[in-house]
Amino acid sequence: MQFSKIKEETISLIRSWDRSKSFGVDPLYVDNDLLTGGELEDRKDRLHDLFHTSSSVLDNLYKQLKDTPFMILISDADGYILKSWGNSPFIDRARKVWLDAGANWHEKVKGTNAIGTALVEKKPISVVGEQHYCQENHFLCCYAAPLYSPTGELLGVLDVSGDVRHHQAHTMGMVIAAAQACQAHLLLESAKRELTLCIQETDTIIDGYGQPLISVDRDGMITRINQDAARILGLPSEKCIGQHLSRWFSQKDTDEILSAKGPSFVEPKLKADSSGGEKIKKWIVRPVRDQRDRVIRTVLSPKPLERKEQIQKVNVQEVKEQSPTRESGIICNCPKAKEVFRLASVVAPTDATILIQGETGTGKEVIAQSIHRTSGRSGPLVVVNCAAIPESLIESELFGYEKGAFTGAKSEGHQGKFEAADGGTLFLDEIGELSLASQAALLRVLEEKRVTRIGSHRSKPVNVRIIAATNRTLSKEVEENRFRADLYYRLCEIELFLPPLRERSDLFDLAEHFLGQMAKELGVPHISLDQVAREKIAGYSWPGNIRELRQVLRQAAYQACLLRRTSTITVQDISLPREKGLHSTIHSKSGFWNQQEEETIKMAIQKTRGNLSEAARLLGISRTTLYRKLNQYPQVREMRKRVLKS
Ligand SMILES: Nc1ncnc2c1ncn2[C@@H]1O[C@H](COP(=O)(O)OP(=O)(O)OP(=O)(O)O)[C@@H](O)[C@H]1O
Repeated sequence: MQFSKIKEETISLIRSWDRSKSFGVDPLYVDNDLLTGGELEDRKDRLHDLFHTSSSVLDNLYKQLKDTPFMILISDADGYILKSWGNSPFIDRARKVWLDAGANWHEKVKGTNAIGTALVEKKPISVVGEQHYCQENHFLCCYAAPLYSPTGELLGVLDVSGDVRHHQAHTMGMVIAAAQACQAHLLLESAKRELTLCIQETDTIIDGYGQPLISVDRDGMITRINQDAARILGLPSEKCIGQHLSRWFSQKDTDEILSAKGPSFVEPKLKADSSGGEKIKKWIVRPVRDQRDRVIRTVLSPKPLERKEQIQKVNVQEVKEQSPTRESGIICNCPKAKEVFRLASVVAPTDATILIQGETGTGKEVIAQSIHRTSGRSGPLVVVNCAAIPESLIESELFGYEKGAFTGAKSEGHQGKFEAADGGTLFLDEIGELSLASQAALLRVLEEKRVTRIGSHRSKPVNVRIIAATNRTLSKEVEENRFRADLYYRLCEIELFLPPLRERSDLFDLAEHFLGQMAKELGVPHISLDQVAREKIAGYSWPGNIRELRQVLRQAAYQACLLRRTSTITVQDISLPREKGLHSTIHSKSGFWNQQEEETIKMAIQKTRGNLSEAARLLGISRTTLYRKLNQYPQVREMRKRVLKS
C-alpha cells in the first residue's frame, strides 16, 4: 500500500478511536444492540433491491472465500448486519462476538471496527487485530467498503472479516471491487426500470396520440406502432412489429423513407396487396438521431388531411353502406342529405366521436340513432339533452353520484348517463349549452375514458361512443370563448352537417311520409295535399325544418280529417306563421310552436274522448309529457274536462 494511503487510513483510525471514546464505548465490555426477527426482516426489506441485484457479485465473492477462514457481511446505513455468509469454524468464533445478522456494529456500539468506521468515514477501510477498539474483537481482521445507491444515498457497507492471522492487504482491493460491482448492478437495474417506465410511458402516449404513428429501425423493420397506424396497415399492432416496411410500400418508397435526413413528406403508395384499409396520400417522415448524429429510427405519420379531403376519403371507401330506407322511418332522397348519411354509415362501426351540426329540427337525433343502430355496439343509446338539465345537476346526471354526495342526493346513490351507456352510445344533444365547468369535466372523462361518481374517489372505466349535437356553430362558440377548443376538437373527429329543409330536394317525400303516418293515426286510408297546398308548402322557408313540417302537416291533417271530414288537405288547412321575425320565434321554441302544439293536443284529446293514454300514443309522446303539456295549456285542460263530461 502506498505510504499516503497508509497515513490516511491511520488518521481515519485515530479519529475513530477518539469518537469511540467520546461515545463512551467500554473497550472491555460490549453492550450489544441486537435486532428482533421482525425488525431484521423490515431492514432487509428496505435493502431488497441491493440484495436482489447484487446476488451474482456476492455469490462470486463467496466462491473466492469459500475455503478460507473469512466471512462476508452486509450492514445497513445504521450499522446493523443484515446478512452474513461464511464457513465454520471461523463463523462460530465470529458469532461469539455477535459478528452476525441482527447485531449493530456502529462505532457507538462496537467502537472502531471496519463496518462502523467505513460508515462514519464514508470510505473503504480495513481494521486489523488490535486496531479494533474493543478487546474481544482483536482476533479479527475486517475490510469494509460503503455501498451507495444510484442517487448517492449511503445504503450500508460490504464487509469481509476473518481471522487476524490470515490478514492480507489485497483483500481490501477485492472488497472495494465487489462493492463497486454491487453499485454498478444497482445502477443498471434502476436504469432498466427507468427504461421500462419510459417505454410504457411512450407506448401510452403514442397509443392515445390520436394520429397513426409507425417507428422503424434503420433497416426498415417496424419497432413500434400504435393502434391507429396498425389499422391502416391492416394488421394487429403486435403482428406489424418486426415486419419490414417493404411489405406495405414499394422498395423505392421504402428506400426514400429510410434515406430521409430530416423531416420531409413522402407520397408512397401502399401496395395493392396490403390487407390494410385506409389509403393515405402523404406521410410525414421524421428521422430520429443518436448522440453521434446517425439516423437510428424513422417515425412515419400520415399528413393530417383537410376536412374536405377527409370526407372525400371516407366516401371512396368500399364500405358496405346502409342508406336510410323508408322502413327505417328515415326519408333521405336528397343528394345533400344522402352524402351525410353515407358518411355516417361509413363511420358508424368505428369508435370515432361524431359532432352533428344543423339547425333545429333537421334530424340530428334521427341520424344519431341510425349511427348507433348500425354501430354494432351492444350497449344502449342514452340520450342527454344538455339544455334541459339545470347546470347545477348536469355533472351528477352525466357522472352519477354516491349516496349522500350532496343534499338531496338519493340515499342509494345514482348511476350517471356515462355508466348507463357503457358498451353503447351517449348522445349529448345541445352540447353547446354546457357550461364551461361542465365542459371541463366532460373533457376529463373523454380523455381518461374513466368516470368518477360525485362523492367517490374511485374511477370506473367506461366504453362509451360519444355523439354530440348542436344547432349552434360550435367553431364560432370556440372563437368567442364560450366553448372549450380542446373539447371541440375531441368531439369533432367526424363532423356531420345536416342541411336545412329549405336546401333539401326531398321535401315532398318527407311530407308524404308524415301524411302516411297521420293517416294511420287517424284511421283513414290516405291523406293527400291539393296543388295549392303543395305550392304553399314549397314556397315556405321552414326555419323549424323537418320538425316544423311534421307539426304543420299534423295540424292540417287533423283539421282536414276531423273538422272537414275529408282526406285532402287544402291551403286553408295549412297554417304557417308569418315569415317575418319567425326565426327567433322558432328558436325560442315559444309563440308559434305553442299555438301549433296546443291545437294538436286539443284535437288528439277530442279524438280520444279525453283518454290521456290514447292521446299520448296518438301524439307520439309519453303520458308524462302530455301531463306536463296539460299544465302548460290550461285551456286544453278545461276542454278535456268538457269532453269527459259530455
Ligand atoms: N330524414 C328524416 N326522415 C323522417 N323524419 C325525420 C327525418 N329527420 C328528422 N325527422 C323527424 O323530424 C323531427 C326532428 O328530428 P330531430 O329531433 O332528430 O331533430 P334535431 O335536429 O335533433 O332537433 P333539435 O336540434 O331541436 O334537437 C323528428 O320528429 C324526426 O323524427
